[in-house]
Amino acid sequence: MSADKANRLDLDPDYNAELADMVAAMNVAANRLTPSNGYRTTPHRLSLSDRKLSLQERSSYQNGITPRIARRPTIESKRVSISDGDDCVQLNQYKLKSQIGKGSYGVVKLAYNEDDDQYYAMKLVSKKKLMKQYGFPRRRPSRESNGSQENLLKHSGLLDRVYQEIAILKKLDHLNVVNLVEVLDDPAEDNLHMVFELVPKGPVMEIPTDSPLTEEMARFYFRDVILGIEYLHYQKIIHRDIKPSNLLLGDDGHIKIADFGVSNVFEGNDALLSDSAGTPAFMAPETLTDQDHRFSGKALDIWAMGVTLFCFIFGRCPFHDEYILGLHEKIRTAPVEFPDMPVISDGLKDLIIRMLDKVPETRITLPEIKLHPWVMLDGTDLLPLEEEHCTVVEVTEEEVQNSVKLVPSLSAVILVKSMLRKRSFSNPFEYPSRRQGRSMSAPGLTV
Ligand SMILES: Nc1ncnc2c1ncn2[C@@H]1O[C@H](COP(=O)(O)OP(=O)(O)OP(=O)(O)O)[C@@H](O)[C@H]1O
Repeated sequence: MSADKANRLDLDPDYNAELADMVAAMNVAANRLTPSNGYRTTPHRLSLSDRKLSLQERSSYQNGITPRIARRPTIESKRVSISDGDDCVQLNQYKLKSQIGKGSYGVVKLAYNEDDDQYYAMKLVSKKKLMKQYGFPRRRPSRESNGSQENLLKHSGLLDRVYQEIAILKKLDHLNVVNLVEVLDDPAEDNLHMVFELVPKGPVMEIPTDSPLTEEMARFYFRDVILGIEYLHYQKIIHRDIKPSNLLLGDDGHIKIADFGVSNVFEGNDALLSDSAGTPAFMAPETLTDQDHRFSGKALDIWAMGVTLFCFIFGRCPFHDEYILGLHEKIRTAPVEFPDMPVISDGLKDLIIRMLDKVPETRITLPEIKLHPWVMLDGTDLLPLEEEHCTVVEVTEEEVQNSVKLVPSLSAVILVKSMLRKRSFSNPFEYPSRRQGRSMSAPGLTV
């Protein structure tokens, strides 16, 4: 600490007040880092009106997204003990209850975990059944393409698809993406069990429906989808099956993206794909041509988000036809037509049209969507920056506690504040060269 700063601390009441504010702000930040429910704070959208917030703080608070500690890794259990109880089947610590959903791979059941007294959603998949279905994929088969993960998956069976889905889910950790808690996969058993956090309200909407969402609700949910997809793209994953039935609604009123059964993992800035996958009415036009060409993966998710937003508002898809070839033709060539009712704002129309741009190169991008006036309510309701919600703080509880104990001295205040800003609990004033094992005479140290 410089002598100048030390003198100001003793003599200047304004500076002391500023310091008190800093410590208070640090305590707020430290509390946010301390997990209340394991690893994340409860989302809330109420504004913190009592003090002025910076733009970034405000956007983070309003979306309930704060620096958070990484979630517990997915548990993998290779031994499964199955017993028949009085009223239900028990798998290890889980008591299986009623069926809550059905997908094309298997059923989803409510499961009570005796260890932590919580309910989960358990997906049961028959490995034998999936292996038998090899060659008869549930979704459209891929067209020829060169090597890579895309090609590998194309030639693998449905069971490999499930293992790929598990591999993807294991690395995901975001408020708007469903969380895979445990995988029970005993080689001696036919069933593979995927235990998810329970997203109690199920799909955000069924389509078609005569009671779609209001524009306000659609915006609220769509903003969650934006953040979820931004996170997936940041993690180099193209979802490829965004649609209302894969958007589950939590008790907190927020959307969680589910179903990674046809997702692609990519390297670099974007996936270059050539196959068609997903749900026909949500497929982008560039995937439906006979020409052998490659297209951007991110732009496919944007198209599907556009179809989804249309569904939110009108309760049905923008392109529909009795026959699959007719549907493809409409997706490729027909303009988007908005029904007369409900009447929607020009801003929403503009966004849908730009997402459903048939030309992937000119289609609106995710960063542009985040800045669209309809999404951010003409600049009054900003979304958090990518780095604000896509990264997690990899620290232990002990490190958090220790950092808070450092508060009393001004140098510690500056130190911890800097740590919180950098979301790192290593000493930011330590010579970078020391950590890297190089010379101590690195330039640029200013404290
Ligand atoms: N974590 C969860 N919490 C609550 N319900 C869930 C959860 N996961 C799935 N479900 C319910 O189970 C249904 C089937 O989910 P699942 O992921 O097995 O199917 P799917 O793969 O999306 O189906 P499809 O293959 O037909 O698209 C969902 O539509 C939902 O209603």
